[in-house]
Amino acid sequence: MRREISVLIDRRGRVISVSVADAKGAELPNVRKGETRLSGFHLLHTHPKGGGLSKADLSALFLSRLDAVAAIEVRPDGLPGNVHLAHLTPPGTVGEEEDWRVYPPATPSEMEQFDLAGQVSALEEEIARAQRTREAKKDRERAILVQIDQGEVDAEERLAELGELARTAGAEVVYRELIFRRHLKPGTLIGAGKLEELTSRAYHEDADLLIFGQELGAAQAREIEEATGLKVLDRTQLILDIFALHAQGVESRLQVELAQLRYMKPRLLGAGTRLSRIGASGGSAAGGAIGTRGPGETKLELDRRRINDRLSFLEHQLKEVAVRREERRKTRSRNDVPVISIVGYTNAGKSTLLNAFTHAAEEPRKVLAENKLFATLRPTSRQGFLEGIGPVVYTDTVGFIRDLPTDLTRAFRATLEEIGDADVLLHVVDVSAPGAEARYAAVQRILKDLDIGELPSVVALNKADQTDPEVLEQERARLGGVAISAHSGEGLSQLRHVLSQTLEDLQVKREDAEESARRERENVKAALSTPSPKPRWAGTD
Ligand SMILES: Nc1nc2c(ncn2[C@@H]2O[C@H](COP(=O)(O)OP(=O)(O)OP(=O)(O)O)[C@@H](O)[C@H]2O)c(=O)[nH]1
Ligand SMILES: [Mg+2]
Repeated sequence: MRREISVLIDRRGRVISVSVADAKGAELPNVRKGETRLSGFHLLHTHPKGGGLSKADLSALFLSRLDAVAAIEVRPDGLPGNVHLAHLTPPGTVGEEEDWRVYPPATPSEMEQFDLAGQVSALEEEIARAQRTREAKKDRERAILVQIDQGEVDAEERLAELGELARTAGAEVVYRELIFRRHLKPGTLIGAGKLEELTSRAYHEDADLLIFGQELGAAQAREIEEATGLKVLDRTQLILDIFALHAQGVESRLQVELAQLRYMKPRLLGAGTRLSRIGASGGSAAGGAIGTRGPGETKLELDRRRINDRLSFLEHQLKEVAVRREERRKTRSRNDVPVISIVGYTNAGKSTLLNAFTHAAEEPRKVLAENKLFATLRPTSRQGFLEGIGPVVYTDTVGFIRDLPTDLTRAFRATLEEIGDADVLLHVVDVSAPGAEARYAAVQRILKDLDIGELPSVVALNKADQTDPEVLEQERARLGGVAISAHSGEGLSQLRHVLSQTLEDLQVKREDAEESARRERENVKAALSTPSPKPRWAGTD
């Protein structure tokens, strides 16, 4: 026929399928990709034009986890010529560049001497052993990070931030890549070739999680998952997952679950069996696999039928909480103690600063500050004292992040809006990490979205202790504010001074406003009480 013929045979030599096609077009077993066991099938096909195994042959071998792939050259007289054979190499093979081992061409009779079955079972044995030792060692999900660079200036930073998010979620990052793509491919964003590369990477690094820095549509996530066999998450899911891990208290739990369900809903519809697989790939991190954790004890409810019920239940509950909160808010009278809200990007050091300001180092009053993103989810208030002002209240708030998922902003809106009750915002910026200005701008944008961008604010350039003095000077010139270290206490007294000053100015302004309002009222009163000539139409008697 002078066409390529492919035959798929199982380990007992039975023919499973025959196709007139090359390895790429051949009917291949429907294996669960990403699985480390071999599929148990051997693909044998002809190369009528001669020549060794092609790239397509080898990627079929790899992606379908075939026992082996072989190409038989066809001589002009129609008899079999040289046979080219390859099988996979064990994962994590040191020093081996390729995912496969290609044997030198052999004649059919030499081939008969070759113990392929023995080779394959030895290979499988090795794969299983490597798997067992790794499983024993592995206590965190191993992840590969991908950030697509479309020419943004902060692509590197975004990748670094994605790494921090992944770490906070409990993943171990084994590989990260910034992939430049001016134009995104509609289905898989980065294209099939790149995905194949990443699949190979995952095989060798024993990674089971692929995390994208971009938001993925439901169909995209599914397509990438199908192509790689890996569990695929995007940045938003990662953030939601962290929120779920850290949520404490009734309101934050409701908020997080609501945000998760809203985001997951389109992803659950039509996902079919994929989800049972994700749910089942039990991660060992606390509370289940990354991407499936729910707030507190509850696991994210994956039953599609119940999502809508649950959504309306949560919305209702949250509304009730909001009403109660609003009542509390009204009863709190305005000219009580001045309130200073500490805002800023996540991990900037807000909680640490609150602790430093309120001498709350004593355990019971200390708020949680740690090197994790979104350590604080619930606003916390502590009383402090400012020279010249007297007692003040400091409020620690949820950290912000650029491109905050909209479902989260919506769910947390009530909590975030409470920041607006403050008299002064204290914006904490971590100047020790690159991209301080981008983070500062992201926070400003969110404040503006919340309609509280106009509140008087003071900037604190934190972590000055681990910042290059030159960089610190630059940032001070650009952002203004006071350089501090919440850790060492450096600059804190100056910051207090600036805060007092701002509050005093505010008081003066308020008094002025009150004074002029009072005068206005008096003018009106005076105008009303001035005896005016009797109107002519008044009674005549
Ligand atoms: N070197 C140094 N580290 C600091 C300083 N302030 C805070 N940190 C560290 O930064 C990390 C984050 O601090 P947190 O106070 O939890 O930050 P946060 O802004 O409350 O973060 P979230 O609540 O997660 O948004 C912790 O590991 C702190 O120890 C500082 O002045 N210098
Ligand atoms: Mg905090």
